[in-house]
Amino acid sequence: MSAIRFDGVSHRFDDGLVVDDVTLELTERRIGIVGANGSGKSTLARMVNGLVTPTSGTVTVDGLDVARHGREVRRRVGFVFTNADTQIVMPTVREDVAFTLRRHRLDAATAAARVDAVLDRFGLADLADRPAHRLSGGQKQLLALAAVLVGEPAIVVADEPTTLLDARNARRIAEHFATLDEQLVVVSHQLELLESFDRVIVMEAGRIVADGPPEHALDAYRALIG
Ligand SMILES: Nc1ncnc2c1ncn2[C@@H]1O[C@H](COP(=O)(O)OP(=O)(O)OP(=O)(O)O)[C@@H](O)[C@H]1O
Repeated sequence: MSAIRFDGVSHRFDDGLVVDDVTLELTERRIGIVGANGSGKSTLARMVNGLVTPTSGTVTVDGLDVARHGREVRRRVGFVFTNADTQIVMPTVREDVAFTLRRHRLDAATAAARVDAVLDRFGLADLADRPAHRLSGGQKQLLALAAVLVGEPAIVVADEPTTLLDARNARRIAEHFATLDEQLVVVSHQLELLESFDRVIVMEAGRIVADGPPEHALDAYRALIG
């Protein structure tokens, strides 16, 4: 597994400190982040691939400082957004997945084979030539995950990937998560998604207030939110 390190990391937006002096080393395979609205989870998750840079402190992925080696880090860290629409950039499903590989210097046949394999794996092969924006919400989230995984990242960070999905599609995403070889960091309010994870981090007002196996950390969170 990769090592994600936060060293004395804070982040301040105009209206205040949202991540407050966090030091963490994440080496587990599946890591969940929970916390009340506004506790700083998304900001923390976004720092793993440089979408947000710390106001102070450093974030490293396998020793690479995210603030200084953004491009290299983004090759290793794929990011799945809550709303897949914000992530779909190309007209068709196949083109959207292929777009991830545009800078991978692969020959056309290798790239096409990788795209086909990932479409197959996510049950999207029959939809490959459909307009991506006309997929259902669940299919779009699968497409977003496929478009990230085709780049073969070592780490996938997903920010509330099931929030906009119905229960069936949320379960499908959870099932796909269970089969991933990649290291996974998931921000979620759906606690059952994190019950089988290796480690859960609980945030409150920008700080880590509980951290450990899900059976302990999720209980601590439930107690915190009453
Ligand atoms: N780009 C921004 N500019 C200013 N303030 C921001 C920005 N992004 C987030 N914030 C503020 O930072 C705080 C933490 O936001 P963040 O999205 O990290 O919380 P969160 O725990 O993920 O919340 P939620 O569960 O609601 O998604 C919030 O008060 C939010 O309003």
